[in-house]
Amino acid sequence: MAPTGPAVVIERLVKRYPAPGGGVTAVAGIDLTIGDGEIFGLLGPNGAGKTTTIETLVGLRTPTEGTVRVLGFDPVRQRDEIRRSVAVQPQQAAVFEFQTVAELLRAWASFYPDAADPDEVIERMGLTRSRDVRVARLSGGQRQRLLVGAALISRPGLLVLDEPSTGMDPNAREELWEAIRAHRDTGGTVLLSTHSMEEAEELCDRVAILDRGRIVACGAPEELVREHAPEQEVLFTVAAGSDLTWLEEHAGVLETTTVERPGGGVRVRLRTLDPDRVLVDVLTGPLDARRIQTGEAGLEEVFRRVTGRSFARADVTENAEEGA
Ligand SMILES: Nc1ncnc2c1ncn2[C@@H]1O[C@H](COP(=O)(O)OP(=O)(O)OP(=O)(O)O)[C@@H](O)[C@H]1O
Repeated sequence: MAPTGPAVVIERLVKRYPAPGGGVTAVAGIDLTIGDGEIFGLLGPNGAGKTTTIETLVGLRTPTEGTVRVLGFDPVRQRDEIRRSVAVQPQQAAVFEFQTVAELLRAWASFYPDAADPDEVIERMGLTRSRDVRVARLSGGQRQRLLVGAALISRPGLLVLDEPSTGMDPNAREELWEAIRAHRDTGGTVLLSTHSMEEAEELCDRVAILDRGRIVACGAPEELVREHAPEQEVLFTVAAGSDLTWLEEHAGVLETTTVERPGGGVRVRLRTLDPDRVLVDVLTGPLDARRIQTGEAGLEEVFRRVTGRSFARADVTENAEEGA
């Protein structure tokens, strides 16, 4: 079903769960618009409110406050319309192990009057060489792409994926991303949740970074980095005990952090807006700097800047703080 406006519009969404001692505010007032034809990621640490938001969008939770529209429908009042036009990646149990990939997708297609062509879906999901392989014999990555393909058979206006690449090896993950991009390139809209910075940076056209039920930053990953963490990083290793005072006092260096390496030596990480000058000074200065690297900051640094905490430590225990 073709959406008539943005795929998703969320206004002032609040979701509280009852809990002993007053309740948990899982979503604390978010506004969000997801366009048609984009891969949009909800990125956040454990307990940030990603699953609650997604469950509210597909009608599994009722908002405590605020409104939600998906493809123009109210997920609470228009459940059937949502079920027909939003595909949530099906669970493992939904597939028959003894069928081949092509048989399974053809069977699935027979349930829908306007189903997608199973052969096209097979190609888009990168499963052409496995089309006659039984489901039981697929690798974990192939199976995951088959499940996404099965979700696409109904030509959904919105495809929703909750942590799609959890537990996958890097190759399988890259192939899944390729398949999701191929769907987007044919005009599909995808909403996914992830706690992987890499998945957000590599796959998503735009991301909303959630923390403690709030959106703390929203935009294209590269724009967020440019806005919140525009500096470059310069990394190098020096001998233990090296005097780094001159670096800390260097006009071009904004911040210096050091980590002792298990094999000896110290890994130095500098932040700078002038990497060329700092690099020249490091190379010609008194330090015997080795293994020199430069790079841009990523979403991890954006998270640290906007929340003041590191992503890895921002977990659910800090989140469940307030009463209803
Ligand atoms: N059914 C529920 N009852 C009470 N509290 C809940 C319920 N579901 C989630 N919560 C709480 O709401 C907060 C947000 O949880 P949610 O699952 O939406 O976060 P998340 O970002 O998806 O986390 P994760 O990555 O761990 O799945 C957490 O504090 C969680 O403990």
